[in-house]
Amino acid sequence: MTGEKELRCDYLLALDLRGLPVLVVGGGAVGARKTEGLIQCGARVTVVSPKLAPQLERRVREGAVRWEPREYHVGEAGAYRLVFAAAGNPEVNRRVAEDARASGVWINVADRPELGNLRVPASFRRGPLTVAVSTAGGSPWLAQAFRKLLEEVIDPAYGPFVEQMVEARQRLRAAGVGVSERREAFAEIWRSQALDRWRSGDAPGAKAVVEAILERWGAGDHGDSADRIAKKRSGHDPDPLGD
Ligand SMILES: C[C@@]1(CC(=O)O)c2cc3[nH]c(cc4nc(cc5[nH]c(cc(n2)[C@H]1CCC(=O)O)[C@@](C)(CC(=O)O)[C@@H]5CCC(=O)O)C(CC(=O)O)=C4CCC(=O)O)c(CCC(=O)O)c3CC(=O)O
Ligand SMILES: NC(=O)C1=CN([C@@H]2O[C@H](COP(=O)(O)OP(=O)(O)OC[C@H]3O[C@@H](n4cnc5c(N)ncnc54)[C@H](O)[C@@H]3O)[C@@H](O)[C@H]2O)C=CC1
Repeated sequence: MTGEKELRCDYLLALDLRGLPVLVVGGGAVGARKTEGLIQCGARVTVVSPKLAPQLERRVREGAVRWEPREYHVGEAGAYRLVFAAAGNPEVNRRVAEDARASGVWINVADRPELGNLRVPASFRRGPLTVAVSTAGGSPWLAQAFRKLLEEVIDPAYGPFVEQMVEARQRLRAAGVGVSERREAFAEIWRSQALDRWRSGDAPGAKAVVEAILERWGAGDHGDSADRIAKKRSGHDPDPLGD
């Protein structure tokens, strides 16, 4: 013991897990929660567990996850890229963690986080936006409380609004609008009535507000898709007399 306070510092990354082989050991409530988040992001999940929580049974029936109805085999964690140890038995979780670490595989340990090298933040989504909260293992309950608080502030109307922001960026770039002008355009959309229109259920109104801004920045729609604008700029206009 050094007497110094342990450094708690989570470096939050955004992982693209599509197609990645991931192992979840233990299919109880905790394993089910982790598995659900992984499936939603397109990971190829294998659950090794003698028993399954009901929500996981449903996912197995749907074919969303592979289930090996048995106990964990020593060494098998090394065959995956990412491993979650969520068995009810601490001895098993410790073994899984050792195997993963020996093979340089990223490992999350549900009951003894310090045996692993990654933690799962509390999170929620609004379209392509993910909001995540971590307390570096210090207070999972507080992470959950902050997630709930932020879910109220960043309400569901942000879903389509974020989609609009993404499309606006694509169109501005395709129209050749430079980065400093793009910043201004985004700030205009941010300050506009678009979000309030989504909140009041006025989708056509929200679209019209953003359309007017893009028009002024030279990225108006005119029935053109971003794809066609890009082709135009590269000299491959399929319809040169179109406008
Ligand atoms: C270190 C970490 C490792 C990891 O699992 O990645 C970990 C560890 C442990 N959690 C424990 C308990 C609880 N965990 C929750 C909830 C969540 N736990 C999550 C993450 C993490 N939990 C990682 C740190 C994240 C961070 O610090 O920010 C969330 C955010 C994400 C998720 O799991 O998907 C999800 C909320 C999701 C949401 O709702 O948004 C609740 C709340 C409840 O159940 O009501 C409780 C009870 C209250 C309490 O204890 O706080 C115990 C003791 C177990 C025991 O004693 O049996 C340990 C072990 C230990 O700390 O030693
Ligand atoms: N990280 C977190 O957010 C939290 C962690 N925990 C901890 O997570 C662990 C799991 O919690 P729960 O899902 O609620 O427990 P649970 O008892 O509901 O589920 C445990 C699962 O592990 C399986 N299992 C047991 N031995 C196994 C083996 N040898 N190989 C493979 N699977 C095996 C069981 O069949 C069962 O499906 C506990 O150690 C608990 O202390 C608890 C709450 C929150």
